[in-house]
Amino acid sequence: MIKLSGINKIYRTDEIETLALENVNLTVDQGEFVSIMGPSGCGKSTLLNVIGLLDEPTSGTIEMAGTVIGKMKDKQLAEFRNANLGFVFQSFHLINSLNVVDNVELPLLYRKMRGSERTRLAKEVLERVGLSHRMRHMPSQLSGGQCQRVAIARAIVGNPEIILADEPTGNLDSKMGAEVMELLHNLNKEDNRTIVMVTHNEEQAKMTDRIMRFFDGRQIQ
Ligand SMILES: Nc1ncnc2c1ncn2[C@@H]1O[C@H](COP(=O)(O)OP(=O)(O)OP(=O)(O)O)[C@@H](O)[C@H]1O
Repeated sequence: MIKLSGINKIYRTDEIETLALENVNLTVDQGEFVSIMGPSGCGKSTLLNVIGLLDEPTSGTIEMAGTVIGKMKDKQLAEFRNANLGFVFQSFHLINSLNVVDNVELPLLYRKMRGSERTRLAKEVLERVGLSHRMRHMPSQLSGGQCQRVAIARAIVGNPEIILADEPTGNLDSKMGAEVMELLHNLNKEDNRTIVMVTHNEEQAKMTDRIMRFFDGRQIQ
């Protein structure tokens, strides 16, 4: 479960203050698949970064996976993220100098796990996303849809309860986008993973359990 209470996020520079999130209160139940929609600049990515503990809110509280996230030190935050959250980004964020299986193993490097066990788990999730035949390929040798499936494999290899996806089909054509959406749906329905997805695509949003709409940093629906 994810629970945000009274979240405000203000970006301050020398000259201006931007209120990117204003009193956001939201709850996402465990196993729910929700989408976040709204016009450019309304705070969607900021919200996902706050939920993903990548960006600290200016005020408000966050509760997630049974833990109230208070003032955690960076190391604790990194450990919490590694154990509970999987990230999928629009532009994949794969490491180009590593092959597919090594990319997928990355989140496990931070855990004390033997190399053979890491590789076994990475192979398992690559099979799950239909890419076990591309394990030794480099990211540059894959299609966009395949890159995103590798990124999803990397997001789930550590078995996180929550997946955060920021426009996961934004760089894909409609066919590849549909494949990625189907994969996310399976991860939600079959594994009961909680998914929060930012999207500009109404059709895809309608396929999720609930749509949250934002405007100017506020939740409007
Ligand atoms: N690091 C930052 N410093 C200052 N202002 C920022 C920063 N990041 C975002 N903002 C501002 O906060 C607001 C929300 O930005 P955010 O990126 O969350 O919007 P978004 O809804 O994800 O937009 P898009 O759909 O275009 O990606 C915008 O007005 C933006 O200019």
